[in-house]
Amino acid sequence: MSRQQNLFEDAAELKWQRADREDQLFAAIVFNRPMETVYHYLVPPALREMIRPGQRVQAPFGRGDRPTIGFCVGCEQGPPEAIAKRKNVKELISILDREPIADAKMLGLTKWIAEYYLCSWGQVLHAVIPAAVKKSAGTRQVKLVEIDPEVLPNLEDLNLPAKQRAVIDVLLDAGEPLPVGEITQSAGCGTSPINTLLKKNILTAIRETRMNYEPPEKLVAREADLILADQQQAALDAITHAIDHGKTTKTPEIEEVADPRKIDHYKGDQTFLLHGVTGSGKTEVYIRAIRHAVDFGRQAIVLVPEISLTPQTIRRFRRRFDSVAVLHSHLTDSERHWQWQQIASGNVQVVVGARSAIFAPTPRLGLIVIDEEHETTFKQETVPRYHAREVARKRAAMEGIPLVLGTATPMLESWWLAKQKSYQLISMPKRIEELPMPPVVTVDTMNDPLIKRGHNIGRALKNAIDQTLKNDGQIILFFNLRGFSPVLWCRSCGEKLSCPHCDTSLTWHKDRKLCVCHTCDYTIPMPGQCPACKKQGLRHFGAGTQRLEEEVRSKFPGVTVLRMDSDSMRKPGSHDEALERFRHGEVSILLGTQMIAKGLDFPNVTLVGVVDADTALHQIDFRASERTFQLISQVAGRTGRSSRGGRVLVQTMQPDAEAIRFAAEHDFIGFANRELGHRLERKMPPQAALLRIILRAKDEPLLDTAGLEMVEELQKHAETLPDKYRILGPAPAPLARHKDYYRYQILITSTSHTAICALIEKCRKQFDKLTMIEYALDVDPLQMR
Ligand SMILES: Nc1ncnc2c1ncn2[C@@H]1O[C@H](COP(=O)(O)OP(=O)(O)OP(=O)(O)O)[C@@H](O)[C@H]1O
Ligand SMILES: [Zn+2]
Repeated sequence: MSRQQNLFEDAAELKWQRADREDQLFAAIVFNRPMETVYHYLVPPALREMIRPGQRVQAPFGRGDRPTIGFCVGCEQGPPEAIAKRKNVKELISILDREPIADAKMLGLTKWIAEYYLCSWGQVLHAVIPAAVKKSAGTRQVKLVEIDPEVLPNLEDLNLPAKQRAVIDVLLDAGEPLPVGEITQSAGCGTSPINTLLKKNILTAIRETRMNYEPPEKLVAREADLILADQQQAALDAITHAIDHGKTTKTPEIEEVADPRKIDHYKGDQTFLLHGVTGSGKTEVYIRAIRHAVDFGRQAIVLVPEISLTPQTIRRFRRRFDSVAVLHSHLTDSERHWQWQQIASGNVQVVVGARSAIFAPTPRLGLIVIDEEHETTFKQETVPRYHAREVARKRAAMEGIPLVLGTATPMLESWWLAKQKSYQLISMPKRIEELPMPPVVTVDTMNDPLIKRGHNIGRALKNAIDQTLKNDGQIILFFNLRGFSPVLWCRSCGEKLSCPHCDTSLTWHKDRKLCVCHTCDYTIPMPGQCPACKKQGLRHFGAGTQRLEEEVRSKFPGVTVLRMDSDSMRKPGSHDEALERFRHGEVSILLGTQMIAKGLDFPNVTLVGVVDADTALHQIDFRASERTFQLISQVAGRTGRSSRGGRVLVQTMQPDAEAIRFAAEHDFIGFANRELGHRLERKMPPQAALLRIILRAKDEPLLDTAGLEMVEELQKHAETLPDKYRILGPAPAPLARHKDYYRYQILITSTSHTAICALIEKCRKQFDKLTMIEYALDVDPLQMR
């Protein structure tokens, strides 16, 4: 063969192949791997009619082309750009879901999350669709039999034996396909007549997926609407106006969300910041706004910080709506799958859940509410590290619906956006029935004789408790440290007992007789001798809730005390039970961690004691002051909620700290203005965008080198970009060692999220070459440890 002829033949074949490929179907697939790439596969003819975006598929992937599960995110006729030149395109192996488990909206939303939070689309999809849904938990395949529709008109012409005739009659009576077992029972026969009819093609068999789970019937006493106070009515009017406005404008098509930077252009005119003081009646506003949306045949999602801590709120929703789905962490797989299906089919009016409920597959969403929007639990601390509020903003914008963020202590991020008019601010400055805010007194513990002697309850607080008990009032004592004492040390050598895997000291848990690491849960019994010098006599130092409980019991003998922290509330339902006992007055003193600071609404609580306001202040975190302000304001808000009144005592060594001073005055705006000033000075959020890179490795020198390389790379590219950047680190993270890994951090601030993305895009390839270490990108980080 001459060379020329050879060339000619190649060209001809290529042309012919190309024409063929124009007809072929290609699927875009993303995998649960930390890679941004979307891969394209050829859809074999057998799967052509079945494949749809949102289904999971199996495709050859990675070394050795191992069958790997991925999500189909799109289908295209003819080869897509990315692979147009490639000769051999791999084929899909199989499709795993009959129906898509992510709809177009979910695909759009997850794509946006991947882009905004700098992670992979495949990872996001994998994370946000519950495992119970992926494995169709609680379903079974049933075989049903029906009369072949073609035979139906000629049934009378068939001369069938009696048993077969009986089978036909049963099916005719039912008028719908039936399971074999049901037919044999009704017709009083065995399976053989059915099999014969199937063979004769008079009957046909079909398969159907059925749910095993049947929810127990729950009867809930209904409750009438309250008459709204003026400020509640005004808040409601603002929100319903937005809903009505959204109703007339067509729900927008799910736009391409290719550009995550769109977040910077949010009009935000439909995001409301409902700033209402504690006890101002925010929940009633949510309920009435949701009712408005439900009346238009729409659904609502309500996010709460932690489901187990909000039994009161959930009950209120259940009493006011026909169908409320509560998504909590104790659902079995079957229940979760059932709930998901119910929500997807539009049978649920209100979905209440923690952060992941923002992904509930409501078909016609009308409103999203986030209660206590300042809470840190709305941020996920593993990949994808999303904040439910940002996802809610995006979802609300995509669906053209309002978002309501409610709190007494807005996060500065939200307050800033309200000041910028990106959010519409609604204020409810008064408590229900114009009840006054409780007076807050700060007690300087430096001068307290009891505290000096090692007590946790100082003289003023003790007197206040005595008096409250005398008046039959109830008391909440807030102390944000669990365990008996946070430090164990050796009297002889002064060494502290530390976790061998982390950079933390072990906390003594007297109830379980164990020393526990609060970051990795490592536990040991109390050692008989000091591990360092081998002498006897370890001492514990400082106090946690368990020690406080002992002190309260000994100071107030005969008084019922209840401790609420994550140790005493392990069992599902124990919060609810504890709070009910408190509500019914069986308990006089409720003490605990931040668990008791949220949302509780008990009219008889006339004293709140903050045992140590300083614990949160000492965290290495630029939000330490903000957190302290929030905690004190929230816990103070638990009292004075009825005409019985109430007061608050705050024990602190820093009565002049801004967070404490402003919280004592119930002055959020004063605090926010002051704190915004500090943030501006320090070029920290909310006026700057922040990215935290966390690096970890088991070898510290290696980590140090990798950190320096990363910073060098960042600096090199930062100089070439138009925006200004500040790059801090590498430095050991506040939690410098965790589970045997050393941890370093790099902080990057700039004017916008867009600017930060641009910089990371430039460095990403180089970062990924650092294979000896692991790194994580945390966009808008909340946890700084
Ligand atoms: N219009 C009303 N008339 C009478 N009582 C009301 C009204 N609205 C709310 N309440 C009652 O006032 C109390 C406080 O309301 P709610 O718990 O909604 O306050 P909140 O603003 O969410 O407070 P917090 O931020 O402290 O959780 C509840 O007992 C509620 O039933
Ligand atoms: Zn540990």
